Amino acid sequence: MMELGAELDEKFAGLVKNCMVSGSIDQGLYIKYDVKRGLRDSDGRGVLTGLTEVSDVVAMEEDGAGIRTPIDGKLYFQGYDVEKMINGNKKKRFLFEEATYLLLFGELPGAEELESFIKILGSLRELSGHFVRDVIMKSPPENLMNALQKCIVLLYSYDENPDDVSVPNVLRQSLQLIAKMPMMAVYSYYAYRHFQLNKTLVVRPPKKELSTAENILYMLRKDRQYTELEACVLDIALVLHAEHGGGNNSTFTNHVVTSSGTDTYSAVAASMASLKGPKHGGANLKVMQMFADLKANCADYADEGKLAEYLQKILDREAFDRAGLIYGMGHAVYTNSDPREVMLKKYAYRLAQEKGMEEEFRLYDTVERIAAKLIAQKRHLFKPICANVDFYSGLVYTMLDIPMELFTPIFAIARISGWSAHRLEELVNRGKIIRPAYKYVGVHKDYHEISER
Ligand SMILES: CC(=O)SCCNC(=O)CCNC(=O)[C@H](O)C(C)(C)COP(=O)(O)OP(=O)(O)OC[C@H]1O[C@@H](n2cnc3c(N)ncnc32)[C@H](O)[C@@H]1OP(=O)(O)O
Ligand SMILES: O=C([O-])CC(=O)C(=O)O
Repeated sequence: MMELGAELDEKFAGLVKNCMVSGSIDQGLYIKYDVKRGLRDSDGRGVLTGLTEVSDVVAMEEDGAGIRTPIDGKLYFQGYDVEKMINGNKKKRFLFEEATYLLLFGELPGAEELESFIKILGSLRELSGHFVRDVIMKSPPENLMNALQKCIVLLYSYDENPDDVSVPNVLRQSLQLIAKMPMMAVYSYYAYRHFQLNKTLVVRPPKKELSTAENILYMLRKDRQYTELEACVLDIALVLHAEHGGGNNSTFTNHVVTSSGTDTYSAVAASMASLKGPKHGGANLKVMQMFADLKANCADYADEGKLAEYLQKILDREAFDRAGLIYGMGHAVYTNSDPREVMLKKYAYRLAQEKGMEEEFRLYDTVERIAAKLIAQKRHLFKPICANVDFYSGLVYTMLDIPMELFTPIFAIARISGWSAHRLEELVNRGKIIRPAYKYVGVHKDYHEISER
């Protein structure tokens, strides 16, 4: 269906060449016109494009003289240190709903506020039979980010007031999305397995009284069973993925798209498109694929020398997907460490001990150590390089028996809370349409009639 016609096939190589030549910009011009590539300053710092109170991502310390020193990363949601929220949860409550409340409404909820918020989310955890049949079950793609994006875009048709961008309406839509995304993701996974792989179709309604993390495991597992530790680790992973400042690619996308005045479903679908990318949320899937490739192609991965050779080949674009990237490593902001990775790594270790996967954990740990050194040697780095949140998340999900198709969708199930908070912040502040400038560096040409070309 997607093949080109025979005539275009013949011409295609030439068209690709024209495309490459026409699209290529002299790299020196970026320096000449002081264009911040990737909206990044020449010292690697992000260009300031907005103000937010939703969260703070801290990676450097600045002294009185403006000298910046790399520090261990810190992440704050509405001013609260996320690590302290997680470690301070002595009663072992599920925290994702609480973190979502905090992100949306700016303060930690009291017991009654939290209870009523959880009830609201529970009551919204439903999808009509028509939606499941007509949207989720139709042409389920292998990449579930596209499946989930399709569901989000089509929820527009099931909303009686889809285009109203007033704060009450957008908050209603956001809560609906937060509540429904786990169902849409798990059902899409089963639809894909059933229609593409001929496996059993399971469509299990969630339980209103369960947390988001518990419901994901409950809907996903054939026997509906999970341990307290499994649900607790998934809940913590959701909290750690829920929000990451206004500048990360998918949230910034949301700000850009929201600023045009478009509807919630379109704005979230745009963020989904961004998050799917392998340099962003899609990296968690790439990490798993990279380790599978490593095991298949590295002669003896218990030997650190051989491991380093393989990783060097990745950096030289000679191995894996030839992109030159060791996935799960590096971060646009963090320097010494990504606090989410530090926490996930601890849980990965705990689960590995429980599930007899210590050897696998050790392999990850060794790759993390060697990769940081090799990347620093290979690239011109402005700052220390560390593993990011995507490095251990896939390993954690694997140990929770979550299939890899759902890795990035789980990121989205969490990040919808942050996207919603930022969309609301953009709307509350009646932001101006985001419209940066691009300098034209071509030449102006005379037009010629077709017979004269
Ligand atoms: C939830 C998240 O989005 S976390 C990030 C998930 N993404 C990944 O794990 C993919 C691998 N990592 C990367 O591609 C990068 O580290 C990014 C996209 C996260 C950040 O990229 P940048 O902001 O360009 O990072 P930074 O400025 O520190 O990079 C400096 C150089 O090191 C390179 N580099 C950074 N990380 C890596 C890596 N993991 N492997 C190879 N090279 C890397 C960059 O490509 C850049 O090279 P360039 O100057 O030739 O363009
Ligand atoms: O902040 C970033 O650039 C990417 C990231 O870690 C996230 O979105 O969680």
